[in-house]
Amino acid sequence: MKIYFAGSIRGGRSDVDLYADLIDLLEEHGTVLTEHVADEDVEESEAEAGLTDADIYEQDMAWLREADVAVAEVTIPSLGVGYEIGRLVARGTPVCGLYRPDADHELSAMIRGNDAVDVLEYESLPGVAAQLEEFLRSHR
Ligand SMILES: O=c1[nH]c(=O)n([C@H]2C[C@H](O)[C@@H](COP(=O)(O)O)O2)cc1CO
Repeated sequence: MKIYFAGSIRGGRSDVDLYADLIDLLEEHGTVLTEHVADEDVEESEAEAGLTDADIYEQDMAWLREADVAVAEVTIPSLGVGYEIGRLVARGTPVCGLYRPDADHELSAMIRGNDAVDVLEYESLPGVAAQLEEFLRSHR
């Protein structure tokens, strides 16, 4: 199973360690196409590789088309993550959105109000792991 993981980059990086833990868990169930989202130096790495914003967009859209399923950590509001979710939903790709309710920002109605996004509210990764794994199993 190919998994698209989405998480904030330019929206803010304070959850980057959580993204790494989530990707480790997801890797037990399939191939994560977007491991770079958990790279602490993602933007520096992309710049060193000579990637323009257009290159990043094209590469991510190619991975998005390849994905069987998607998991998005939506606690930090991110334009890119919201855009990716919209494109995934339009393609009919199952999307799970992970949101921590104690966050500074209320989750957008465009995500929580969307039946096509399976929103899981949680406090810590161990507490949501079983539900996340059930989401993955149900779309295998
Ligand atoms: O450098 C990048 N590389 C990249 O893959 N993305 C994609 C993957 C993330 O799920 C999402 C983050 O969007 P944003 O940067 O607007 O928070 O966009 C976004 C950026 C920067 O916008």
